[in-house]
Formats: sequence, structure tokens, C-alpha cells
Amino acid sequence: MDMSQNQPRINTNGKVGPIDAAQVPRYAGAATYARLPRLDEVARADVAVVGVPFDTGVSYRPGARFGGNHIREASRLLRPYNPAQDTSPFANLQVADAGDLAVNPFNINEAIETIQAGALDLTEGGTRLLTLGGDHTIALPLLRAAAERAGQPVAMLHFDAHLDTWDTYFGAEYTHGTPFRRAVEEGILDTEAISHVGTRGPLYGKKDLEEDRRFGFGIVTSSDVFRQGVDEVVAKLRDRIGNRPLYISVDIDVLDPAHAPGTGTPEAGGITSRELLEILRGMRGMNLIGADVVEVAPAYDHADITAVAASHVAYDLITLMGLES
Ligand SMILES: N=C(N)NCCCC(=O)O
Ligand SMILES: [Zn+2]
Ligand SMILES: [Zn+2]
Repeated sequence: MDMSQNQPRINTNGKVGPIDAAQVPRYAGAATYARLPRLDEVARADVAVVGVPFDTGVSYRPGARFGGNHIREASRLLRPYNPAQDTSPFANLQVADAGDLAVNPFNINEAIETIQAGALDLTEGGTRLLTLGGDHTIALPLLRAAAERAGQPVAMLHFDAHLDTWDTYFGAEYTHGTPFRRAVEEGILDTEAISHVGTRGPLYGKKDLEEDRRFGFGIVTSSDVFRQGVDEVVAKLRDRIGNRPLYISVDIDVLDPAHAPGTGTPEAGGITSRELLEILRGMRGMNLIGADVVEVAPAYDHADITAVAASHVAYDLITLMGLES
């Protein structure tokens, strides 16, 4: 059988959907996200899934450049109906896999420009982006593109063990620990509506938190999720975001290392994959304009634990994009 063309797909509402796992075993053939069509196989996409294989911005263990394809491999098991939201995400929207951006691994400034240009290119005509990282450096050019498309600074939910609002590392401004300070400085975030979720772990000093607060960030720590519970956290976050254009950035290290061992800067005491998915589902009806899932590093993954979590997180993010209030 020709494994590349004319695959039996689950097509609904005129949307070209995933290759049907009842007819072609889900482990066969080349991986696209959720076995969806490639972007060049559809006329246009409402949502493009794009990989950014870049990890030159990391401060500790490298390897997130391989994250996108690792998530695509784990996403073969996803099914078309999402019972948690009673909807079929790939029937609501045309979702397609745009492949990877060819990013310079030796020049961070050039890489950032390539990512920004690639994101703008892919979002022409109203397509929304779900990006698979890559390290967290890539959120800066993705936010620049999102704010340009929105025509205004955007609200952001940032799921992460880390603040990523540090200033520089070894004098470098553009790293995976600094994207959100740069974004605030550039005025591309709506500082009335930016929150970190899942924060924990040792910091360099109390000043880290003071500066972060000065930038406008709200913080829901990992302990807050545990002590207050998902519903209270969701209510607070929704209140802060309102109907602003919203970007969601998910650093997979927001999950406890038990739920996401395959990442570069793991921190103990994280939230569970169930809690993360439940908080995301609580964002139903928000104006989600773009999202990323970053910092998946397969070399430290075991039994694809991290990639499975990331593939589900991406699935619920895409689901949200198809759920207008
Ligand atoms: N963005 C992630 N994953 N990590 C930032 C860690 C920064 C540090 O090494 O202090
Ligand atoms: Zn992190
Ligand atoms: Zn991060």
C-alpha cells in the first residue's frame, strides 16, 4: 500500500481528519501530529501544528530540539472524539501538520527571526498555531507574531515550574530562562492579564519574585493548585483573562518529574497531568489565539511518559481553539 497518499481518513464536516486507525494500524507510516494531514495536503488550515526543533537556549540539559517529533510519535494513539469537552476537535476545525521550521542551531538571534517570520507566514489568512518545541526561548518570537496578528498585546497563561522572567545568562538576553521578561519589555503582553501557573522550586533570590510581580505577573504556584484545587484556580485565571486574545505557553516541566521526566530542567513537587488537563479544559470559551508546548527532551524520557502527556496537552489546546463560548 502507498503509505503517503490517499490514506483512509476520518473526514467530518468537510474537514480532512486523521488516518483511520481501524483501517491502517496507528503505528504504521510516517508520523504527523495525531495522524492528521500535512499542511500541503489540505486547501487551508484553521490550525497548523508546527515543530520548532531548537534548543540552543537551554541552561542545563539539552535535547528539546527532538521534542516535536517525539510528541508526534506519541500522538498516534489520540482518537477523534474528546469526551472531556464532548466534541471532536478535528471535525470543528481543519487541523494540519505544517512540519518543522528550519532553524539555525548556531545563531540564536537568527533562529528567533526565522521563528517569528515562520509564525507570521503560517498564520496568514487567519490560521492559528499550535507549536511543538523546542526550548522555551521560542515563545518570544511566537508571542511577537501572535501580538502582531492580534493587533494588540496579548493575555498569556504560562504553565511552567519556572518564571522565565530572568534577565540574562552569561550575558545572553535570549535564552529559555528569559523570554517573558523580553516580552514584557517589548510591550507585546497585556500585563493586566498574564499569569504563571505551576511555579515552584528554588530561585536565585527573592528579587526574582519581586521583579516578576513588577512586570505584572500573577502567580498560581504548584502548591496553590494542590491547596485551592482546580476549580478555584480556573475561576481566578478566567477572571483575569476576560475576553482578551489569549496565548497559552506550556512548558512541560510544569508537570512533576513523575509525569514528565523527559525535560531539561526538572523540579520536584509539580502538578499532575490530570490537573494540567483539567485547568486547560476550564479555559473553554476563552479567545485562544495560539499556544505552544515546549521543553520535551526525549533523551531523558522513559516509556514516552512525557511525550504522551505533551500529545494530550496539545490535543486539549486544539480542542479549546474549536470551542467558541
Ligand atoms: N524554561 C525552562 N524550562 N527552564 C528555565 C531554567 C532557567 C535556569 O536554569 O535557571
Ligand atoms: Zn520550565
Ligand atoms: Zn520555561
